[in-house]
Amino acid sequence: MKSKNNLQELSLAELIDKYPYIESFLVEQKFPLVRKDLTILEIYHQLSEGEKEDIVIEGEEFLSRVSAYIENMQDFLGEKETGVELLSLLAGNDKDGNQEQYERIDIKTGEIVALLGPTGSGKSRLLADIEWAAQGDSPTGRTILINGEKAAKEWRMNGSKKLVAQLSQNMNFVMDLSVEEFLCLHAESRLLENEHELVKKVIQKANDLAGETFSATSQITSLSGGQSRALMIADTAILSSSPIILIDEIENAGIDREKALDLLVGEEKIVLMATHDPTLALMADKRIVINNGAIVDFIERNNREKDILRDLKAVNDKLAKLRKELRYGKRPSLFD
Ligand SMILES: Nc1ncnc2c1ncn2[C@@H]1O[C@H](COP(=O)(O)OP(=O)(O)OP(=O)(O)O)[C@@H](O)[C@H]1O
Repeated sequence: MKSKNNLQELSLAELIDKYPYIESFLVEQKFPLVRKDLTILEIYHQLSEGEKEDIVIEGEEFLSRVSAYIENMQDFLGEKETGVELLSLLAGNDKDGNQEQYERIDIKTGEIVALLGPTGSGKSRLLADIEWAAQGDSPTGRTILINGEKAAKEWRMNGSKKLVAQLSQNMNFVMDLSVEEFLCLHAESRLLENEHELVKKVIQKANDLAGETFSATSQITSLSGGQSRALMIADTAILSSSPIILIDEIENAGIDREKALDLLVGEEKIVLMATHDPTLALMADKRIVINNGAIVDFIERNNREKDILRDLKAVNDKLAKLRKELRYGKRPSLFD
């Protein structure tokens, strides 16, 4: 619960600034909002007996109600300190039922981890284990720990407080909405304050990632695969409150993958991505290698690999330039 002392010290103006939704709550409680420079208790003590009766709930008790209301709203909005600092995987079994050869893998906030392995080896399955916060109850038998403990029920059950945001390979919109309407719906559901600014930012960032630009009024059903994906990446990075981001293949989308990853890890989050792409794999701090359904290695990126990444980026830049030239009907200047 919000500490009562803390609420006691804040003036009404400060309180509303910090928790904007409290204003309508106070109005509903018939609490007069005239002196915003005073604290709730100070205002309460200045009320006439009649006004106090209107409010029904008494001073101290009223503060507890305010505190509980803020608590519930933060929970609902997913604003509360998510407090996820550590994601741990405990061994399960491979596709043949053999025990995986590690005890526990720890991933800290701010880390990017790439999942690598041949097609069908179990990368998406591992992402699904994390999304479901598996407790030995998935085909792999793995257990997921959050901050060293089994995931609390609320992570598994509560739709508004999502542990993970997932970006998957196939994304098809079915709603008949414009880009702006769609994003506003998302922002509104999170009761974000500066909704219009954020929506504008999502559209701008998504256009940064996609090749052909689209506008706020474009219908989401008319976006191309790459544009849809760019929109969902920007939406996840800017509007989502989930502490863990799971990405299943950015590479097939025809979008700027490096920018996408930079955008996603801008916030203090844990990012796990399944990939077959060497550049993305080397952009990760750590790599989980999967084979026959089992995690067979957990590797930290070394300095030599950072150098290789730099070379790869130079090659990718050349390829991007070549792609652009060909896309716009120009003769390649690559080797001029
Ligand atoms: N440890 C396991 N035990 C049993 N089944 C598993 C295990 N790991 C993965 N599988 C199953 O194997 C199949 C292929 O796995 P998955 O789709 O995760 O592969 P992938 O590595 O993501 O492939 P791709 O690279 O093609 O996307 C799925 O049906 C998955 O449920």
